[in-house]
Amino acid sequence: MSGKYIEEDKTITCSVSNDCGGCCYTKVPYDKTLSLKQKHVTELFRGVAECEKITGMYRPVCYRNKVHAAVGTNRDGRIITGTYKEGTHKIIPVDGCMIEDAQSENILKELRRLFQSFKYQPYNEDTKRGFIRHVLIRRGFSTDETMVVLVTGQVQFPSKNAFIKELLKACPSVTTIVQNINNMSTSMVLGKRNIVIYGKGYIEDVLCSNRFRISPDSFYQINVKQTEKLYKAAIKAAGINKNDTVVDAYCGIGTIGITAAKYAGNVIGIELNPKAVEDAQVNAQINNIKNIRFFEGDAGDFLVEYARNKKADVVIMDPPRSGSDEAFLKSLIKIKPRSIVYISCNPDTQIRDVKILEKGGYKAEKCMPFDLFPYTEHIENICVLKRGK
Ligand SMILES: C[S@@+](CC[C@H](N)C(=O)[O-])C[C@H]1O[C@@H](n2cnc3c(N)ncnc32)[C@H](O)[C@@H]1O
Repeated sequence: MSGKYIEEDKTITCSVSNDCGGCCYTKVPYDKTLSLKQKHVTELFRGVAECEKITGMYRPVCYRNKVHAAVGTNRDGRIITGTYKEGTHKIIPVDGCMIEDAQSENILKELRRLFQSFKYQPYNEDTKRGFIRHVLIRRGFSTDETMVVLVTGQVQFPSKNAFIKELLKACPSVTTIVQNINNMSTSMVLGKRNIVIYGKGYIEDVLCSNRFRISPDSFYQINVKQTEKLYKAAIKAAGINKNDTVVDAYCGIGTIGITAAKYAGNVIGIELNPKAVEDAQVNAQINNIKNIRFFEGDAGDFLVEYARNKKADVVIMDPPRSGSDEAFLKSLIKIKPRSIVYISCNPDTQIRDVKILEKGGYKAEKCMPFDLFPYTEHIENICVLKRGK
């Protein structure tokens, strides 16, 4: 194990943290990390909105339900898995991580052993030779389902059936295995093609009492315990009424919209990733939610069209780290929803967008930071905006 958790002050130590770049707050007591995050959001939003106390975790370790590892070899030719040293393609071996799920760590250990014994060579991007490139493990903590995605540089999978048999024998908790083909020169982990080689090709998890299907390429929040608190706070702050039309923009697999649907008249979800939209549609069915519709496309393009002749009472938006864009924000101002709940994993782009909404007649009432990513520099933040009278 590369790290240690000290119960007294909830500090973690990690021997690879300098090279891995994942956790910037090792050797810092957890409460102190929360104060630093709180300070960052408070200062960013100074003069714009009051910042509530950050919501931290009780036991802030092993929270990641998704583990990604690049595959390589060390000097002795032994298989290693780990993260890329920042800005390079040099793999820093990681044999255990304090913020990742322990069962996933064990599966990675078994995979290293099996890659070695099946003589699978790591894929080399330059020579286009070798086989195995990355491993992605996703777990449904509530359902105990586990998906292993093996990213390979070629379709041909030597000794596939024997490998699957050995993996399932060593790790009976694995419920599905997907081969993803990625032979492109890219920093993206996943390629475009998935081949389901065992099980159903997706996992399910329960979040806010609803069941969600999660495919290999779909976004799903990595810290479920904290996400439940985040969604609850966001939906409460939205102040949704029974006749309201709610837009869930950048909706992923529909988690927020489906959770909010029971309070609303109808919900519209919009998402760019077609696989996530497919999941969202299935998720509405699984949970017997009838008052929600999902659309595939760019949220900005969608809202430009929507603003021509349709209204929304509440808009919940949760864009990627880069934030939203002008087309979306301008149309949002035109639609005039009563409240906008802006969820973001990057408060620096969020404040930029919030200032544009303020110019368009909204007032940012408050911020609510949540620690979804303990010990890392990242912060999730809700900003609640109401339309001026
Ligand atoms: C931070 S995730 C939030 C997903 C979801 N709200 C949740 O909590 O699980 C952002 C989502 O926006 C999607 N996305 C990225 N760019 C987009 C765009 N231009 N238009 C619509 N959706 C986009 C991503 O595919 C991803 O599913």
